[in-house]
Amino acid sequence: MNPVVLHGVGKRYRLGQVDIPALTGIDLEIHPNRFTVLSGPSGSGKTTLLNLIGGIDRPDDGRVVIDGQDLAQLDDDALSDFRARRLGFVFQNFNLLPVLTAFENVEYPLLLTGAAKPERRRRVDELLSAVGLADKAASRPNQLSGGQRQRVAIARALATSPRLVLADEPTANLDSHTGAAILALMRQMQRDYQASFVFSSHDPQVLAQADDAVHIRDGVITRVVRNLQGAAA
Ligand SMILES: Nc1ncnc2c1ncn2[C@@H]1O[C@H](COP(=O)(O)OP(=O)(O)OP(=O)(O)O)[C@@H](O)[C@H]1O
Repeated sequence: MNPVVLHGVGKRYRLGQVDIPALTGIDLEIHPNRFTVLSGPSGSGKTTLLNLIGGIDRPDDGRVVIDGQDLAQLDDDALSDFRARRLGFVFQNFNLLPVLTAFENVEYPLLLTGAAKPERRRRVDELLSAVGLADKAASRPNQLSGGQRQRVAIARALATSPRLVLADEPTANLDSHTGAAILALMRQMQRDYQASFVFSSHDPQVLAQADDAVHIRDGVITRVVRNLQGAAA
């Protein structure tokens, strides 16, 4: 099953008396277990599209079907629950909770979904090791570098074993060396954890790692290119 299916999706923002179209007539299928990049210039609609896929916002037109679930059929509480259980998010500003340690930040989504303590400990230990931060479990975000914070965020995104991880400009606040390391880690985690990753980015480094690229301009999809890595799975 394709993790993301969009039919005729449109979104407008109201500014005073005028409607600004942010996305128009979006038809898109994102294939499973791939690294898909939403690429386009600033203001083209990447973040808006990612927010609709992630159920953070709702479309004005069309249907958004994630992991087989039509999001329009969920009320706000059910949508929050769906997000917590079935999706992982990585943000450009990391969005870690500053008062929690790295361990607790990764544990947090597991608390929300009611996982038992031994299961939480096992999962958090495994993920912190996988992102190379086993020795930083007790550190708070302000004791970590930007790259380390993003590693914690990646571990947190995978905590509930989502099939779909959404990342909004995940390298935007990192220098290019750290950004490359974070991308390589995401690539590895995508393969190891058999998740589909969807990024918004205008960073050429991100595009270079993509399996599939969706090009957006002025709120419409101009081109979808698949299999950028040649014989990718
Ligand atoms: N909350 C909002 N209110 C009004 N207009 C908005 C809002 N959010 C986005 N827009 C407009 O919608 C369009 C798409 O914005 P969006 O943020 O999705 O683009 P983007 O491709 O992610 O840009 P960037 O790369 O700069 O983040 C732009 O014209 C933007 O000005």
